Amino acid sequence: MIEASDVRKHFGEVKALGGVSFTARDGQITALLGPNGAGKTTLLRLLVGLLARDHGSIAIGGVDPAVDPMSVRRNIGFLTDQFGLYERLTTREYLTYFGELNGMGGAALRQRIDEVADLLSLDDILMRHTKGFSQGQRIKVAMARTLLHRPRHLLLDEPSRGLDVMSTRALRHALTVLRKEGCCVLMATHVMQEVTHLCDDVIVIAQGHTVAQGSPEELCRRTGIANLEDAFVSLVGEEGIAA
Ligand SMILES: Nc1ncnc2c1ncn2[C@@H]1O[C@H](COP(=O)(O)OP(=O)(O)OP(=O)(O)O)[C@@H](O)[C@H]1O
Repeated sequence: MIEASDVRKHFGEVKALGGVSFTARDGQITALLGPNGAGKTTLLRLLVGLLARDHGSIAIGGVDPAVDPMSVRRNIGFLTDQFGLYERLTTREYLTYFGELNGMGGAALRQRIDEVADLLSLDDILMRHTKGFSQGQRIKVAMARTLLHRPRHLLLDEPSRGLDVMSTRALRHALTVLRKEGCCVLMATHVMQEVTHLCDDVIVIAQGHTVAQGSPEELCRRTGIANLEDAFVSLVGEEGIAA
């Protein structure tokens, strides 16, 4: 479970987060929805302990990343917009390297690489050097690295950007498998179709504040609007007026 309460963060004069609170549950895919600049990436970076918060509390599986960052890192997979591929390595070599960094090795690691390659349809790029990979290929390799050590918590920053239809389906299938295994998935996205079809719960943030949390159906009911995209615009608009 991922819990945040009144989390705030400033960058100098810029208020990136002014008070974000939510709970993302195990065995659920939770969407983090918000306009550009709402604070989604900042929130994810605070949750994984890459940034220090100014105020509030955070617990990842009950552990505060500011208190025990190593324990939190062992239990999370974080997909950022910085893929950090090593171009001289093949995909398999790259995944082997990261698996070994996570204490994996031998036949178990080889088997796990085969599993994630299968889950994300990586077979055609597994033996290729990552140099020159397309955006979609790069994100799939980064996603494989994120899943390799079977993290209990997955934090994904726009995981489907740049993916073609088949790769998007492979990613969605992978996420539903992880949900079934009890993983807690928190995913920043702008793709409403993805939220409607995949996500159990939605956190809406605008201007650094939590505006609403609920299932896609609940958000539609609450706003009296049948379509999630229009409900989202209505919720974000209300915050804009309130701010
Ligand atoms: N290192 C930084 N220094 C200064 N301002 C920052 C920094 N990082 C983020 N911000 C600001 O904090 C606010 C939130 O940014 P953030 O990247 O978290 O938004 P986002 O919701 O992820 O946006 P997008 O949907 O465009 O990716 C923005 O106003 C951004 O300019």
